[in-house]
Amino acid sequence: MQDLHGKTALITGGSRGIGLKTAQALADNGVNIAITGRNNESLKDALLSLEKKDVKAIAIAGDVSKKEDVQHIVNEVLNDFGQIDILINNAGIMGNGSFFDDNEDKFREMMNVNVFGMYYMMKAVLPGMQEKNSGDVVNIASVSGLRSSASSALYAATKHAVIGLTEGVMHEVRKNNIRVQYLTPSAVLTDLIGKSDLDPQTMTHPEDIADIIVNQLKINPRTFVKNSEMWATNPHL
Ligand SMILES: NC(=O)C1=CN([C@@H]2O[C@H](COP(=O)(O)OP(=O)(O)OC[C@H]3O[C@@H](n4cnc5c(N)ncnc54)[C@H](O)[C@@H]3O)[C@@H](O)[C@H]2O)C=CC1
Ligand SMILES: CC(=O)C(C)=O
Repeated sequence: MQDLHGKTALITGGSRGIGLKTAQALADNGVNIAITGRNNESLKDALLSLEKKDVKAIAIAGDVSKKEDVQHIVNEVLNDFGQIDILINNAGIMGNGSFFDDNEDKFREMMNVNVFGMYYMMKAVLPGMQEKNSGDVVNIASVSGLRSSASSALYAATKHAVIGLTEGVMHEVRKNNIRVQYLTPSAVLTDLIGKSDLDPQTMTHPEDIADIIVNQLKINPRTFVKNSEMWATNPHL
């Protein structure tokens, strides 16, 4: 296992949910943290929780679907920390409904955030990792990237794209000792899901995803888990 102390992580969508729990878990392991999100107020609260830990933490507001925001975010992190060792592409949005609904704008928005956000981030961060011949990228896909359903065609299309994008980039930068992996969680108890009929105790919690990410980052850099699918143990109870 490698020690993560002193590394720097950039986590998109770090103001709440899976992103915030991952930022907190990495900070508990001595990783300096940069979080991004769209909302300044929730970023402030998230930053306060990170500043209580024994690491350096910053928050930068921005929209990952805008190329110029992404370049600004990455420049800020590099100015403050000098390098980015870990990139967690987590920011995402979801919309469900029938394929026949009036949903073209929503589909474009989901493609822009879920797919182009990740594309811009990797374009901006990977050259620095290639230069230092090391780095980790964790892309949050979804079980909806593996299978689709009658009400999730559009969201699932974005997450299938995330997996295709991730696998291709992974193959391209393996030779640079950069580990690019994706996760496919099922229902996780966060605001993204909203009100759900599922019993919270039968769902994955965001801190469970954070544990998986931290443990996979700790694996000796010569090896990596290319993708992992996480299920709740008793989803129908
Ligand atoms: N909650 C769930 O059941 C599952 C979630 N996922 C994925 O996990 C990731 C995180 O989801 P949750 O924590 O559940 O969601 P959440 O809604 O709790 O948090 C999403 C975060 O992304 C940020 N964000 C959204 N659009 C953005 C944009 N344009 N620019 C910058 N930041 C933006 C939000 O500000 C927030 O910080 C998403 O990619 C989601 O698709 C995957 C499988 C299951
Ligand atoms: C939100 C999501 O990606 C699920 C439930 O798979």
